[in-house]
Amino acid sequence: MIRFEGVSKAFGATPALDGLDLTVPEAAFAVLLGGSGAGKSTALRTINRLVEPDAGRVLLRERDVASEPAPALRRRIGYVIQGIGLFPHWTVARNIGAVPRLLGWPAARIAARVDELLALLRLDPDAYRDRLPAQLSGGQAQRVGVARALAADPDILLMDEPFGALDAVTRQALQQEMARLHAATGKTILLVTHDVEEAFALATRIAVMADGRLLQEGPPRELLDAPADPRVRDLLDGGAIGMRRLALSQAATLASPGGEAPPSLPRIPRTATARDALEAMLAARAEAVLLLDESGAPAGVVALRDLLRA
Ligand SMILES: Nc1ncnc2c1ncn2[C@@H]1O[C@H](COP(=O)(O)OP(=O)(O)OP(=O)(O)O)[C@@H](O)[C@H]1O
Repeated sequence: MIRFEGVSKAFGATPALDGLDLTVPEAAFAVLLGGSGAGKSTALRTINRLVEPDAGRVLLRERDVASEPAPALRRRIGYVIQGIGLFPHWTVARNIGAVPRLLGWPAARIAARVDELLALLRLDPDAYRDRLPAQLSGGQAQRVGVARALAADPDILLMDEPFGALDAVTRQALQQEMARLHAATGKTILLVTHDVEEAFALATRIAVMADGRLLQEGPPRELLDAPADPRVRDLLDGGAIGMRRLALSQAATLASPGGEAPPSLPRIPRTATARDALEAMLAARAEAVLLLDESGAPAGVVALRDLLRA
């Protein structure tokens, strides 16, 4: 768990954080969302003490981060930034093994960990461990950055606009990778972005910031249904509240048994979202879709009007 208690920070006359109160629960994939200059990066950096607050405190698992020397603290915290900053003259393996080496792990354990992480990030260890960063695509380099941040099995992972420099397709692939990784590891992740789509694709909880303060925090659906502040509504809307709501709903929760569904209906997996269901209906110009379970057997029908209940 990460807790900000009344954290303030000014750079000269510019207030970046103004009494930030925020709790990030254990194992959450939390997204700090807000416009430029809202204070998101500054908030993130108070956790690993790249920024020291003027007032207030930051607790990591109930312990004040200021009570520990910064280098030791940082070894317990994974940190991924845009452009990652891999050491250019080090191989991928050496980059990933940097923190374990600092911690004095034996070489064999480091080598095994490097291969394990490359495989976790879907990079073939034999093909990639000896490459230099210049021999990687942007997306591959970012995967190596994530692997490096996870190397010493940190308590939490901080990510500051990690996919900002990537093209849309690579960004989406890495977002899916991070969602899978979060589910697989159960790590607490705090990710900063100004991209609302990214926030909704990843977050189990969203914290909306403006002017160095928290406007609202909660599960994505709660923010959509009950925005606590007009600025939250404006930020989340973008003309797409209805579509976002569909994307957060499972099609199966809206289905009826279907009985004798016409064979012409488009078919989608039972695990699809209500947004997927709408997309399938529009693509096929049909007024309903048939859900299929894992074995391909019919598992219910969702009609166009059912989507109004999402
Ligand atoms: N090292 C610094 N020196 C001076 N001013 C800073 C510094 N870091 C941040 N600021 C200022 O603090 C305010 C908050 O910045 P911060 O980077 O935390 O916002 P942000 O929400 O992450 O914005 P962005 O999405 O544009 O990165 C801004 O006005 C910024 O100019």
